[in-house]
Amino acid sequence: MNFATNHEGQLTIGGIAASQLAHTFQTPLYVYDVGAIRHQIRAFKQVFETAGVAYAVSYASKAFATIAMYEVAKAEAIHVDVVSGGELYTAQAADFPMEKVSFHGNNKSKAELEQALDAGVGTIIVDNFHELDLLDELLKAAVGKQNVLIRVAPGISAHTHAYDQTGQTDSKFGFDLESGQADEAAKRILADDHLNLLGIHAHIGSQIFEVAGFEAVTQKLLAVLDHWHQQFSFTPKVLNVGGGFGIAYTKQDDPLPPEAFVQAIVTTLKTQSHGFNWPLPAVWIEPGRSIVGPAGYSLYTVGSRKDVPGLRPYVAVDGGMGDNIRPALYQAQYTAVVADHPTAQPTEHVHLVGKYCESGDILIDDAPLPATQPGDVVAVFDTGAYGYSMASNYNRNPRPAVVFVEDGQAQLVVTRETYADLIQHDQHYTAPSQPAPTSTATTAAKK
Ligand SMILES: Cc1ncc(COP(=O)(O)O)c(C=O)c1O
Ligand SMILES: N[C@@H](CCCC[NH3+])C(=O)O
Repeated sequence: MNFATNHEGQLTIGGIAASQLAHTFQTPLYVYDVGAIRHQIRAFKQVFETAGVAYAVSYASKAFATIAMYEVAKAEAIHVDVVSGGELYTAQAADFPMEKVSFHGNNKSKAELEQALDAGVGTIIVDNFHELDLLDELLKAAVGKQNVLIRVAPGISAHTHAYDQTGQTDSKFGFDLESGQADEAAKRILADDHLNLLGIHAHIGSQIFEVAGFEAVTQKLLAVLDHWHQQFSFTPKVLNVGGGFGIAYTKQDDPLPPEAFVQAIVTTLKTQSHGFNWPLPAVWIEPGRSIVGPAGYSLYTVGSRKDVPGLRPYVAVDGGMGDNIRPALYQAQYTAVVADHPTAQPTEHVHLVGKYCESGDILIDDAPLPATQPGDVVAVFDTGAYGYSMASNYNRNPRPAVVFVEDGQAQLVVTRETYADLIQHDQHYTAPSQPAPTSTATTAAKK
């Protein structure tokens, strides 16, 4: 794995020793190298700019949605997509420009759509007919038109974990293409006085390593847009191919650089649009993991150890499935080092486990590590996407703090939850003053 060290050989993040960050902010801790986030965003932009293709890089904020992250996205002048009223609320709190927000979701509630319309989000990515009914109702009295994209299930499934596949026909997301539902949606939107159809959207899945799926989806969506052009005299403005570009979590993973996926999409756009008598649409991409994943580190402190003769030892840290559910949920693999000796030769293979009351609370099932002592800081790499954003309070453990580091400066951007936070929504229970009927009385009454 690529990582930076200082002259003492310690792991550094954004110019600061990881163990120093752990000491200052305590563990478990999420740390982001903000320079790495900016670098990836700019690399995506560069591909489009070099190719001369109009574009939007729309950060899929479900990967990591905090006020500070929306502020970085704002400073980098990109778009974001949100999938809930809560993500939208966070973007609003960050004063993110609403015209650059796309609102996703397969079951947006009326209240969420109302919130999106009131906020003035740039684009609603319409997923189904129920949502169109809700929009009709909410926009009845509106002046002006709401921009929308139609999300389709393109019938292309990516080679990735089953839970990370979204583009296949048998999916809860988007209008079905083959049965004509997507055409029906286009017709309905084009006839609607309150909706302005910009184009089409599809997302084929997440943690994808091959460009073939993106080439296929680009080609397919272009064909659908051309069909809509012929059929409905519609001039498409936007072709949104979603996100899903894979990253390396272990030495065994060998993904292409994320920009290579964009290059393949742009090349397909150029080669497959010959003969269209409508101008090239802007290409929108929605990367989440590839922007924040490699920029994020989880820092833990080693505690107990269990040695069983003949078996792999268990080394426990002070976090686990509450701050990173991905190993338990997807059998996701990660790589860890001891923060002060990241290049030390491993001397043993251990189960790196958490502190949660579950046998499945395993962060890394087979972690090659040098000998560790209680108090050592362990860093797990590439945890920036779907780690903090999927964190829970299981076992009533407070969620970790999040620190942003850039140019040698560290800033706390999410404070660590306290025990008081954990009970803030709890209410005391007062039993009703009338005693409940006894079970014998209930049985008798039924007879
Ligand atoms: C519609 C949509 N766009 C973008 C993404 C981001 O995917 P990733 O984080 O893999 O880039 C997702 C998540 O898979 C998604 O569902
Ligand atoms: N949460 C998933 C990715 C799902 C993306 C949502 N469409 C992960 O951690 O890999």
